[in-house]
Amino acid sequence: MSVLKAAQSANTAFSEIPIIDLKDIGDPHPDVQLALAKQIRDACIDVGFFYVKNHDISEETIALALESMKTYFALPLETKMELDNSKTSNFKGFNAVFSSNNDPNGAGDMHEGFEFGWEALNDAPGVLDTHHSNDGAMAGANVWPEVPGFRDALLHYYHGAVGLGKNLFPLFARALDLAPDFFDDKTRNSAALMRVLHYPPQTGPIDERVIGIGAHTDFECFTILWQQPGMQALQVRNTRDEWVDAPPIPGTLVINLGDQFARWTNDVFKSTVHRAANRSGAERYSIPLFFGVDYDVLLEPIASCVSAERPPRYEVMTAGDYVKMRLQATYGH
Ligand SMILES: O=C(O)CCC(=O)C(=O)O
Ligand SMILES: [Fe+2]
Repeated sequence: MSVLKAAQSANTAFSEIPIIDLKDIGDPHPDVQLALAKQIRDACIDVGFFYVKNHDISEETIALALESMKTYFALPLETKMELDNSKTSNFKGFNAVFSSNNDPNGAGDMHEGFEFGWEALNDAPGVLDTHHSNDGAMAGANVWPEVPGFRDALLHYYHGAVGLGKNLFPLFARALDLAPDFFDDKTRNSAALMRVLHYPPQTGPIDERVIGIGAHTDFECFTILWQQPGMQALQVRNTRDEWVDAPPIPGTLVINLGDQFARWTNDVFKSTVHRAANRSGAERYSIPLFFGVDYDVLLEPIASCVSAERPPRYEVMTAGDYVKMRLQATYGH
């Protein structure tokens, strides 16, 4: 069945989020790859969210990143504010609680975060290498706090997640009836932004407009999300406007599609609205990595997703201009 035909019979009133096992992702047999791509296609057309297991990022890498982010967020606010993202190019660095607002109807996001982009582990901190030569509107180096081991632990996780993302792109391509290498020349420079997030517990009367992260869609092709085990916070909205819980499942990561993929696929792939609220009574941490195409690449609709009945829905622009525009709207500067 063509991808457009499959999209016509989409079941977007989902009540649960599928789990996809990646254990055979390295098996080159076409039947194996097609079976995986079929699961991905269904998840992308119906839900826009899925879990992956056997994702190959080690528990140790995750534990080290978590330990480092806990140390970092425990620093005094004024120390963290030295690297406030309004002082850095392109929103790198720290954002304080309530400094972002993901939901235009909300009153601010009740989380603090730290953001950075591609950097080789062996380079000196904050060095821009050839990966960044075409970053255009998104050009700018990372900044790092003086927390021993922080950069190393986070970059280790970053490179693990980028490796996973690179392995997923061929499956997304197959799911769209494209050659598996379709995204290769569009993802050479790993335009992936990673954030570490800390959600203080919410106490007192509940105001729906003030939650951990307000209802939003992500900006890039897809997000790879690690969430703190044992704490329900993330929710995903289906087309019946029901919030479906996306609890952490041990040994898995969440993959959710973002608006770059909605643009590439003319909305065949769903960039699904989601939010998170920490009502657990304890601190919550999460790590999203937003994987987009290179910043100089034009977000043009893929031919298999356009027809006379489904003309292109979005204005074409570069990935860099698009991400920058969305970041400016989120942070208001
Ligand atoms: O913390 C979470 O579970 C979700 C984070 C998120 O949606 C985001 O950062 O875009
Ligand atoms: Fe998100």
